[in-house]
Amino acid sequence: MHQFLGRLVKVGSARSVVEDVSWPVGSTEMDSEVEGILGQNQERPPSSYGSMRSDEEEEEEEDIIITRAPNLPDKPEQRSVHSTGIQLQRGAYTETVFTENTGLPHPTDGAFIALSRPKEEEEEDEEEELDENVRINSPVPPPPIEPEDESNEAMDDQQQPGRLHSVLDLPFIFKAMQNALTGLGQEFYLFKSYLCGRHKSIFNMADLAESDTLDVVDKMLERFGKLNGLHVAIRLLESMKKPQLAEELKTKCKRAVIQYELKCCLIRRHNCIYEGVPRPGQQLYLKYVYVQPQISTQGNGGVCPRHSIRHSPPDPPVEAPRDSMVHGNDIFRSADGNPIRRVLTTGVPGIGNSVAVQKFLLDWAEERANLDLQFVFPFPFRELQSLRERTVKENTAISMLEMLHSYHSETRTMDFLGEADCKMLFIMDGIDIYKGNLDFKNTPVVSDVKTPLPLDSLLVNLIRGSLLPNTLLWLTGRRAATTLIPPEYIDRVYEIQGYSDEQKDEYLTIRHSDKSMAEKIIQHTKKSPTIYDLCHIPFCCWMVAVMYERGFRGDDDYGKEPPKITSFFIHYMIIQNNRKLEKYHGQNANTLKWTDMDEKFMRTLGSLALKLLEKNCANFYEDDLREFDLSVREVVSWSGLCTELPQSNPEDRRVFCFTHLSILEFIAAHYVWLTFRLDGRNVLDQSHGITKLFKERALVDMYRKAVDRYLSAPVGQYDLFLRFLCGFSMKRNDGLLRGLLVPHNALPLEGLDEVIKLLTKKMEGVGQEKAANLKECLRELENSDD
Ligand SMILES: Nc1ncnc2c1ncn2[C@@H]1O[C@H](COP(=O)(O)OP(=O)(O)OP(=O)(O)O)[C@@H](O)[C@H]1O
Repeated sequence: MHQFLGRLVKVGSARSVVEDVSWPVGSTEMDSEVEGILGQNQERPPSSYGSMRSDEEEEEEEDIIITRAPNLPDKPEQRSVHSTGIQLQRGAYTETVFTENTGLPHPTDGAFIALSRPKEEEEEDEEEELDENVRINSPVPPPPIEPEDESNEAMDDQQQPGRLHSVLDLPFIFKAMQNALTGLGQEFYLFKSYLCGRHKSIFNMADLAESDTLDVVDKMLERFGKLNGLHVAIRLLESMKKPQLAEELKTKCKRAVIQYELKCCLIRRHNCIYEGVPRPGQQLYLKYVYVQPQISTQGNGGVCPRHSIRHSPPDPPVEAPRDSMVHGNDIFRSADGNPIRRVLTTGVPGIGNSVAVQKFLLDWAEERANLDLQFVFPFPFRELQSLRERTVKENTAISMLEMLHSYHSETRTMDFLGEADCKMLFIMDGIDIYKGNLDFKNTPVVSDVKTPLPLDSLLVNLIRGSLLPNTLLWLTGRRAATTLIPPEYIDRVYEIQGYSDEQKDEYLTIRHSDKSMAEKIIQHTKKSPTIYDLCHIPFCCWMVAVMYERGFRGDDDYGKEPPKITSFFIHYMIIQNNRKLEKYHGQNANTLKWTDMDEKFMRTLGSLALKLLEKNCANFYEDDLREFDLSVREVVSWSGLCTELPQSNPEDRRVFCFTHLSILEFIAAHYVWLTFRLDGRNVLDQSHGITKLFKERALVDMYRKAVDRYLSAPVGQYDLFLRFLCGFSMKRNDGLLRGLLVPHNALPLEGLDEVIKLLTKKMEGVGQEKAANLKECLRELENSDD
């Protein structure tokens, strides 16, 4: 497991969200090692994006086909690239006979166009026919409705559930494509032959020989899907050297073209996930690991209230009521139909804010949800922070338009930006990363998207709604950081609650295609209620999935005993600190370096945790942080070990706690152990002056004090603490911290035999429960692989 940690700690390069996905072709030693875990049981994303084929070839042969397929099975999502999800029926026409007889799958859950026209109307103008007879049925979201009149449309677009803009719906695109093909005149046959040549698996000339423009458009939309069909038509017109027709079609369907480009880009960037600690080459398809977490409108902090040992833990967190849960795709939908413009999602570190954003983007881009949104643009705060650093360094300002163009080049031709009928969503993930000063009180109001502004002012104006007032906003972040935004600028707050027990099992089951392995991991994790409780945080579920799989693959005897808790918690602490260094202190993920500051921070946080444990408290306040000279930002926003609890009233003092009570117990034990390990000082010894000076600095003395506290504690607050304290002295665990908090050349710990004797002796004559815990303490000390 040590090796595993080495990898977790030292390697991995966080990938920029706006960077194009490119799959590494080479395989490093590390790749192959993790490949051992992942490669055997998961389909890895194809290497097509990094292949040697030219862009043109790829585009021609493998245009991303965006299909509308709302009711597809979730895991694995089986989608055929050729299943368009769009079906045309024109029963009375000769052209439709073909459509009906193609034998292509006609998914019932796709958008469905019924063109059933009475025979006597056949002679009528075809375009008018289309307008009158085309009906679109799309199960999610509710069917787009043809606006009755232009003036109503803008208002309706802001309501829930939404409707498609008329220029984005199928009849409009159908008609525009048909007009373009009609414009080809005699060269229409050439279009058909290009179509068959470029898309051999979908079209052949024999099928199209008799088809007219209506039929060809019908089939293209049916087989490619709406946006991709349009894209293919434009590409073919360009290839036929018909730039004017192509341009006209592009201009007419501008929104659809931009939407297509944006969706392709989002799918490329977001269909894979770098889980947990990102490592090069270790991405998986999101659909193979995603489990919808619980998201509540009435979150109370998102801290799991269960404790594996303490029946009445102090300051017990309140669980969110079951009926307050919403689906991740519905956060902009309100029951009363009132528009929700600004949404905030928050939660404890690792709870899945960024993954929720990724899933939302992918579902929109793949047309599974929120189809009424015309454009969805991610602006991760990680990128905004880099932009801020650059603009501050160069002393430059940036306008809203420039920012949009530089992150999303598709928007360069959006001359309708900011119009009331342009329903856009900006998603700004990870506000805790942003270090700017968002001064909502003093920032001047600016509403012109072309006015250059310092980034801080630009963001304030965007959130306030002075800039792009119709744009929906979704902000995410750790709760302590989100308090930067005044409540009046947030319409709805959601808290991600993480996984229920069923969801933990579901995650561990779907993540491993080897079902017997998944079952072994679930059973093994359940043997330690402490770890299983922590798995309500998806990040911890990921840790369990990776660590225990490695254990089972490496050792036949693995899993006979319950997992040890100390090594798991040490991994958690190290990973969180590494993430802090990378996310907030700007260190390179490949060369992370712990400094004296990290040691000082861990010690100070540990002394706060010990104080809380002694007072049997779980919550702490700003005064406590001041007493220990700690900052809210460092502890609550950045450490990954603590969180803020929501206040009932804005005037109430801010309340903080550890992400779980067991984390508090662990950090307290870590402080006691580290102080002894580095300074030979026993912080549990409260004797003073000369007596203390002459005390032997033996390991067993430190443990004796700890056992005494454990045995005399009235409410059992030292049970897990003692287990952790014992676990730290296990040789392997001691090794995990070398080079980080313990010097590489530190002498090995001496006196473990005496500690074992002490614990064994103390088991005599204490109650059954206490003895059982002491037995667990002894197990934590045993040097075994875990
Ligand atoms: N819904 C999910 N399905 C599967 N895995 C998830 C899910 N949510 C989170 N995870 C796992 O947890 C990890 C952390 O999630 P994410 O980065 O979204 O958390 P976060 O809330 O943004 O945390 P932080 O504030 O610490 O950055 C992911 O990399 C992934 O491995």
